[in-house]
Amino acid sequence: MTIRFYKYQGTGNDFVMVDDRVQQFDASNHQLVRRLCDRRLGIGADGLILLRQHVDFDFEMVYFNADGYLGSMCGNGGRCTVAFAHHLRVIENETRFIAADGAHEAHIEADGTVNLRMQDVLGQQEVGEDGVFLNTGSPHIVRFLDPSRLTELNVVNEGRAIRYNERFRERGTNVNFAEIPPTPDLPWQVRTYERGVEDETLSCGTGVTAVALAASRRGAISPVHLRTPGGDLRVSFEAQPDGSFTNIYLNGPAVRVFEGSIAV
Ligand SMILES: N[C@@H](CCC[C@H](N)C(=O)O)C(=O)O
Repeated sequence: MTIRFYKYQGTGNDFVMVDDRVQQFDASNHQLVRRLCDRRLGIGADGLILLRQHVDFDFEMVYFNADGYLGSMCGNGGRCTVAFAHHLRVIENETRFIAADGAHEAHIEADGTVNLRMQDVLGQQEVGEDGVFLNTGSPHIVRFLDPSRLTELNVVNEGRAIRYNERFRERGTNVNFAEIPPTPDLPWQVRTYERGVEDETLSCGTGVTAVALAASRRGAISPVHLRTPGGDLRVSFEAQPDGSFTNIYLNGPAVRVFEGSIAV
């Protein structure tokens, strides 16, 4: 049997995309997903996404991490799925779709970037010894670093230590390290250790969203410009007096890289 796939990337966070409108892909086959995401034995990606039909929405996005298991929301993956849906002519430039954390709206801009509305983040942010913890569709720790500390940081070791500590061992968390810009006109630099990939990725959409919201408590003004090793993203939001954030949008590129078939 062969599987037809498309490969997409959003600021270097890369995904195998499968048009599964006919719902033939066995989502319980973790080994298959893991193999397709394997960079030596398969196609290679940080995650795999099925685009499925849904009665109430334009489509459903079903997201798996590279470990083969269903993940929570993926911001870069969401933007790439919107671009994929457009390529398949499932949508035009506006859409409403459903993902693991609920309904999302998105718009494809004239320059091809995808502006994706994220779920509101309600309540106060939790500040603890690991950093700031918040859920932007996926769980994230945000740890702020002083200028010039990020490049030399061993993100895999430091991120893994938090992801597998007593608090997070069972359910896991993604871990973001963010460098405070020396002047407000410069971007916030971010590097992320991703749960489910269990490695540093080039970018994480729910991660930069978490950084932007946590940074607003340190004076960052919407829209926040963030720079990941894979490219630049923008996050806009409205901060509410009770500590919640509403009207959150993640904006950035979503690029089709190649397509093909793989024997499985
Ligand atoms: N790369 C993603 C984040 C995906 C979620 C994550 N790995 C998890 O399940 O915890 C993004 O762009 O948001």
